[in-house]
Amino acid sequence: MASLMFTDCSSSISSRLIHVNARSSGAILFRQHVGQLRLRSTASPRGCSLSIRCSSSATSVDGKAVAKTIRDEITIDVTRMKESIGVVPGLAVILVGDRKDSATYVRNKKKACESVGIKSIEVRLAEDCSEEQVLKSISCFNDDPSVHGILVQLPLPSHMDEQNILNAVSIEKDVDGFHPLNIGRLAMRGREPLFVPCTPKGCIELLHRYKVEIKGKRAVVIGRSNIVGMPAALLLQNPEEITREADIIIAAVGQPNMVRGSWIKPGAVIIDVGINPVDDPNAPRGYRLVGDVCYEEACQVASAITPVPGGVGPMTIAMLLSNTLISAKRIHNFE
Ligand SMILES: NC(=O)C1=CN([C@@H]2O[C@H](COP(=O)(O)OP(=O)(O)OC[C@H]3O[C@@H](n4cnc5c(N)ncnc54)[C@H](OP(=O)(O)O)[C@@H]3O)[C@@H](O)[C@H]2O)C=CC1
Ligand SMILES: Nc1nc(=O)c2c([nH]1)NC[C@@H]1CN(c3ccc(C(=O)N[C@@H](CCC(=O)O)C(=O)O)cc3)C=[N+]21
Repeated sequence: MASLMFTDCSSSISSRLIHVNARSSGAILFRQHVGQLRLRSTASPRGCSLSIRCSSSATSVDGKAVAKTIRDEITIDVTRMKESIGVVPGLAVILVGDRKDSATYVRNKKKACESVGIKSIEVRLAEDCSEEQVLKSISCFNDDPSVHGILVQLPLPSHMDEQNILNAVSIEKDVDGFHPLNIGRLAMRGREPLFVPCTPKGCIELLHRYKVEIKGKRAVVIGRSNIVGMPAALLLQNPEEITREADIIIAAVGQPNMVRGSWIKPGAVIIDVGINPVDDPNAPRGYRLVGDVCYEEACQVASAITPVPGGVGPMTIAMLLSNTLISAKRIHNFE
């Protein structure tokens, strides 16, 4: 799984950048929280710890701790729902092939479901199975009333049409928020998606819980994938310069340590989505995970930063649980 990449911040990558403008889906995600946020970039929620990996001023944003708080909140609701209407939220996960990283993610999602009382169902299909088989599983889960959320683990084997498969998931059960109708609604003003994709939702939730004001701030999203990046974002030429103007930076490029300390405006808040394995013979697994942002440099300049691991990753899973609960509540008309 590990790729040979730089293990420190010394390699620079010439790059392109996506700027969040007022019409991007990033801005629309932000819109949902505008008004609830207060400007206090140094504030941190209960239970937040300062990172011992970082001897400077930036608050280390503890995604692991916030995710735990959210799981506790979800557990209460799941229990209440079961006791009052006898419904247990259910999540179905479809895993195609045997990529080790995907298997690990799926296992973690399953464990997270168990920890909050959500029922999880897993379907494993062979790498060389047909697209029809995947579509058949999806269709079964679409019709199964005990399933409120359906997740097809990505990436899919290359012989499959990802769009075709994501289109097949019922939008009411699309807890990943990857169905084109849900993404389309997210990108449009005045239309609410049924689900917001878990990773961006987790990023915004972190800003929210750490009381970082979004309104009136300049934000930059680096990366433009369907999953994390911005459908309406603009491709720009000079990432360093624009990043330097940002008060909030969301990095989702999948390039280890690409964002250097010199790119960051003093006091900026950084959400690092990147999960990049780098070879490390001293690590138990032979590799370790680093983010897209050079953490050691960034924490000298930023006011708050999410570490990798322990930042956005646990939040993505917590948001998946949250979306599954939302789905069960919506389907059963439970407040
Ligand atoms: N923490 C979490 O919960 C999650 C973490 N991740 C991690 O986040 C990272 C991004 O994931 P994902 O969006 O799925 O990845 P993709 O590879 O699908 O997208 C990466 C995006 O970054 C752009 N990009 C790549 N290199 C550069 C560069 N040098 N300069 C500017 N833009 C660049 C690509 O541009 P182009 O469109 O031109 O190719 C693309 O839009 C990965 O490390 C992944 O492992 C992903 C999901 C969840
Ligand atoms: N349909 C689909 N939905 C996804 O949401 C989806 C996907 N496919 N494919 C892959 C990406 C990646 N992703 C992560 C989730 C959690 C962590 C996570 O919890 N990371 C831990 C570290 C884990 C470790 O140590 O290996 C952390 O950052 O602390 C990471 C990455 C979800 N994805």
